[in-house]
Amino acid sequence: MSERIVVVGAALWHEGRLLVARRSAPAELAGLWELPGGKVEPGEAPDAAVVRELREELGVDAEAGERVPGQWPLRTPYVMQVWTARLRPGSAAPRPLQDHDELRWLTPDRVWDVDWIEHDVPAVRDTLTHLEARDGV
Ligand SMILES: Nc1nc2c([nH]c(=O)n2[C@H]2C[C@H](O)[C@@H](COP(=O)(O)OP(=O)(O)OP(=O)(O)O)O2)c(=O)[nH]1
Repeated sequence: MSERIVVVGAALWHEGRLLVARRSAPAELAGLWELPGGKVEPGEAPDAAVVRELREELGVDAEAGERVPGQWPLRTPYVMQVWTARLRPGSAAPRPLQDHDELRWLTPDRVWDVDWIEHDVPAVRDTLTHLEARDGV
């Protein structure tokens, strides 16, 4: 049986906007948009992976909130789980340090203006529904 590898995606939410990131690699995903994040390392808690990936990829000091219910298959063997996240007071602004070449803060009504990785669409849709229920956005 093949092993599933959990990829955490961060729904980094700030003042009514979601941080979305454009991948710069690999070639088949370059130019497509995603939630920042990455693979959970062996023995690592998923919410700790969210904080680590946000620090490595965007240079921010973030904290993970709750997990968005559900999980979504990506390319085999990956499966994505999404966690809400927010910037801690005093954090630097996000910069595309690794894996990305552009970042945008989008209001929910603009989220579908960018070209998402196809596998992300259901995850992002459910994440917005979750944030809407939580915060009334
Ligand atoms: N981070 C992230 N990865 C996604 C998303 N959608 C999607 O299909 N993926 C895929 C791309 C990659 O094949 C895999 C995650 O890889 P990654 O390159 O972000 O992970 P990582 O930071 O741990 O990478 P590395 O250490 O192996 O370089 O999941 C998404 O929304 N966010």
